[in-house]
Order: sequence, then C-alpha cells, then structure tokens
Amino acid sequence: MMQAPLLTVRNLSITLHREGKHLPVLNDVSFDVAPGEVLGVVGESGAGKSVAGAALIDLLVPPLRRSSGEISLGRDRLDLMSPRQMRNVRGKRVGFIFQDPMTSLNPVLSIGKQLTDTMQAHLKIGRAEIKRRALAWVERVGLPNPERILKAAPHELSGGQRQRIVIALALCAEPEIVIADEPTTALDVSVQAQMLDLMRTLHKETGTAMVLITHDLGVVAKMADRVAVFYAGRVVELAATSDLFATPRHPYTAGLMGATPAPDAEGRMQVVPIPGAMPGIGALPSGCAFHPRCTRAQPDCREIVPPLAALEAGLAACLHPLPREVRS
Ligand SMILES: Nc1ncnc2c1ncn2[C@@H]1O[C@H](COP(=O)(O)OP(=O)(O)OP(=O)(O)O)[C@@H](O)[C@H]1O
Repeated sequence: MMQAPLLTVRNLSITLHREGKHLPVLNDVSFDVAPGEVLGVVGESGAGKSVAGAALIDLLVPPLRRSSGEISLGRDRLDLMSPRQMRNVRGKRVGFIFQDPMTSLNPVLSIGKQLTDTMQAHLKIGRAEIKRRALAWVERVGLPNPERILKAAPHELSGGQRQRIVIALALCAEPEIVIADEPTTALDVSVQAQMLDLMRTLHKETGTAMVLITHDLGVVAKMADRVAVFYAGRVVELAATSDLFATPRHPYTAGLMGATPAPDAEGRMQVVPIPGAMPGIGALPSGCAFHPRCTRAQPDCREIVPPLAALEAGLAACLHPLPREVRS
C-alpha cells in the first residue's frame, strides 16, 4: 500500500465471557484501510465479521470484550479513547450502515429531523445550509419527492427507501470511513442491486473509505478494492480483489468461491458447498481451525496455527497454500 493507511487494526482480539471463561471470538486480527479504499470483509456466518465491525466503533456490548489490539484512525488511537470521545468519532469521522435500517433510524423522528440533527452535531454550517443539504441528500440517494420524504417517519417508507436514508445519514457528516455491515442483506434481491449501485456511485463521488462486511462474494467482487477473508475469528487471507478471485491461495477462500453459485459450461448455476461446518466459539480445533474441513490438510495443520504470511500477492494464513496459477 503506497498511501499511509487511514484505519489501522493491529492484533485485535475479542473474547466472550461465558461461565467464568474467556472464549476467543476474534483472534489477532490485523488489517489496514487506505483513504478512499473499500475493504471487503467476507466469511461464513459466525466468523466474527460483525463483531470486528462493532469493535472498530466501540459498539461491543458484554459479554463481548476487546482483550487486546490497537485501532487507529489517522493519527488517533480509537482504542484509547473514552466513551465520550468515541461518541464524537462515531457519526462524524466514522459512519455506519447496518443490515437492519431500523437500528440506525429513530422510529419517532422524521427523516428530515434525523438528517439535520446529524449534520448539526457534526458539521460547522448554518441552519439554512443544513436544510438545503438534507433535501440534497434525499435526492442524492435517489428518493422521489424529497420534501415529502423529509417530513415522513421511518415506518412510512419501504425497507429499500429506509436503507437509502441510512446511507444518507452515514454520509451526511462527511465521514472519513464508513463501516457497512451486510448493508443489502435484509432487502429484496431486486433492491439489493440498486443499493449496491447507489453505494458505489456515492463512494466514487465522496471518496469515503469503507469497510464492507458481507457473506456475499458477489458484493465484494463488485465493490471492494481488497478483501479480508475471515474464518473462525481470524483473517485467513487478505489480497487485492482481482488477485483473490483470480487465484485464491487459502483453501477456505477457494472453498467459499466454490460455494458461491457460478454458471457451469452449460450456463447452469452450480454450488459446491464446503463440507462440514465452521467450529463454534470455544470449540476450535487445534492448529489451523480450518484443517478438519480442508482437502489439503497435512499432519502439521493439526499442530500449528499458521501465521498470516506474505505470498507473491497478498497474505494467507496457510501452511500449504494453493499454488498461484492453479485454481481449485
Ligand atoms: N452478544 C453476543 N453474545 C454471545 N455471542 C455472540 C454475541 N455476538 C456475537 N456472538 C458470537 O460471536 C461469533 C461471531 O459473530 P459475528 O456476528 O461477528 O459473526 P459474523 O461473521 O458477522 O456472522 P453473521 O453473518 O451471522 O453476522 C458468533 O459465534 C456469534 O454467535
């Protein structure tokens, strides 16, 4: 990465406190996001993607706790900030978009009030300008009849319209980075594609960096510059999106791609799922957590936790990575 990173996460570990034990949920996770970059975070359900996203903006709640790790935004250490300081970072410097729009919207306030409140809290601009921008944001996220939308309450809008407003709210204070956790998953398939197009357009226009959490490889292929693949609380592969899709190096990444519907030679959609299931919290196998499901596993995979190591392009945490030119 040529540019100094905007967001730096180093050795982030998160534990779950249960029955007197601290069980690892996230283990030694490190990644960077450059200014303006989109980092995709993918992996099966339960891999720790949402927990990682919540940790970035200090939204973890007990029984989850950060046990170690440094999180920096520019020169500022977020992990050392007080809850009060973090409240100023959230919304202003870091926007967020969650799966369920209702978690980001206040059900009793009009859309206009929520947009103007957010801008008022974070931007040093006058009332008239805030009003103008609220209207402009509603138009910009593609909603018809913006005056009416500004007066509406969230429940008067459709799910897709609400998620458009959440996107406007996440961006209206001009954050440096947005954390988007499954931003399209709750929407109808037909609306999902529109929402991705909108996010892509706005990303291009604003240059805001993004951490895009999704279980959907199609979404990262469309949106992300680089991808971090999570498995059982660890980053197992990190690479530029084009490299990752051209030659996945970690067998889990290759497996995920096999589990994504892809057309065969006759154009029929085929899915080859990875056999077995991801281990749950507190039930991690020894060595590489993926080894019981891995077709390439060797005896040493049972013993050694592979470090995330540099390959020709990107990083993979695997003792026996796939060769670069062969695609499994
Ligand atoms: N509040 C909580 N209490 C107990 N366990 C939790 C809590 N939040 C998350 N977990 C557990 O932590 C692990 C990681 O969850 P996380 O939601 O981050 O996974 P994910 O990769 O985002 O998957 P999904 O796509 O299903 O959200 C899971 O095993 C989950 O059950």
